[in-house]
Amino acid sequence: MTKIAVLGAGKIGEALLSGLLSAGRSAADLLFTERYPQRAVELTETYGVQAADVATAAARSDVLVVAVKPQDIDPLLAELAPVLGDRMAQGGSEVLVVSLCAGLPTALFEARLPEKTAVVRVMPNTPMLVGEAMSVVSGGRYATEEQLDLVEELLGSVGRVRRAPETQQDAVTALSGSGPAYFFYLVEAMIDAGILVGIPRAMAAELIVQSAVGAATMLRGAEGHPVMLREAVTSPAGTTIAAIRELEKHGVRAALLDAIEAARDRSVELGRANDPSIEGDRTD
Ligand SMILES: NC(=O)C1=CN([C@@H]2O[C@H](COP(=O)(O)OP(=O)(O)OC[C@H]3O[C@@H](n4cnc5c(N)ncnc54)[C@H](O)[C@@H]3O)[C@@H](O)[C@H]2O)C=CC1
Ligand SMILES: O=C(O)[C@@H]1CCC=N1
Repeated sequence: MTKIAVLGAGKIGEALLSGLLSAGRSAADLLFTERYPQRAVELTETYGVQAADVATAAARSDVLVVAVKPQDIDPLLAELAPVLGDRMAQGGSEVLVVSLCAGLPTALFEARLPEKTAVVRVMPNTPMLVGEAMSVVSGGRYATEEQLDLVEELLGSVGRVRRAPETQQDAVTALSGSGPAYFFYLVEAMIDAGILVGIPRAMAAELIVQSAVGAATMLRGAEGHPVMLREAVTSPAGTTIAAIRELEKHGVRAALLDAIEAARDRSVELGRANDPSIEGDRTD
């Protein structure tokens, strides 16, 4: 079985570990590194996966999944590069580096790690925790077809996967990487609206969450026809159109367009901030 180490077990790192375990992978085939010892103890207690240092993780794993914040990438790569160099010098098998980091191009990893290190960039999302991730995969310069297949297989066990050119990854990050947050935000606001119109919070939450689950299930079946589904809810002179008029008046559609464009731009900026060839543009 492929041995996988997650470097940086925060929210998305934990979601990946949890998702892979739920999908039937053995804890013995997984490792993680974590900067905060207390966090490492909690994760081992919860999942039975062992924590390791970077050197051990790199020596024992076939796939290294980088899941630190883009702002924390420098020290991690500085630690990883010599370890991978030693592994290569000792004739060890090739390691595959999979980055989940928003904005960071595969070229950044290739420049900082030993020559010809295979790198795959992935943008997943947190529904990985429940086996419903949307992940988009792009190969770096040295990633082979077999390595891309392997990454697709790993992520396919925790949700859906698509392949895309790396040039689309900043847009993908804005759409599906951050996407769950937009839905959570909407649900939060709709529950508040329930309070406003006199429904107790717990009941408002139940009504809205079940409506979200039902709507998502219908959307999946409709394969990209949200307009038809919305029209079916919108009766002439009814309640829904009264609400839609307010949404349009308040520019919700335009706000979403701007929001997703801003997220795309921020992803580009995170990549630039970590590009050593660009001076004076660090954005932390
Ligand atoms: N949270 C999300 O929904 C998504 C996050 N991502 C990407 O995943 C990456 C991680 O994001 P989160 O999990 O949200 O952040 P986080 O802050 O929850 O997790 C990062 C973890 O890495 C650890 N860490 C930092 N430097 C380390 C080092 N040198 N060695 C070992 N551990 C180290 C931190 O202690 C922390 O637990 C980011 O690059 C983000 O862009 C991608 C898709 C979705
Ligand atoms: O907010 C972020 O930067 C990360 C990347 C995609 C989702 N969360």
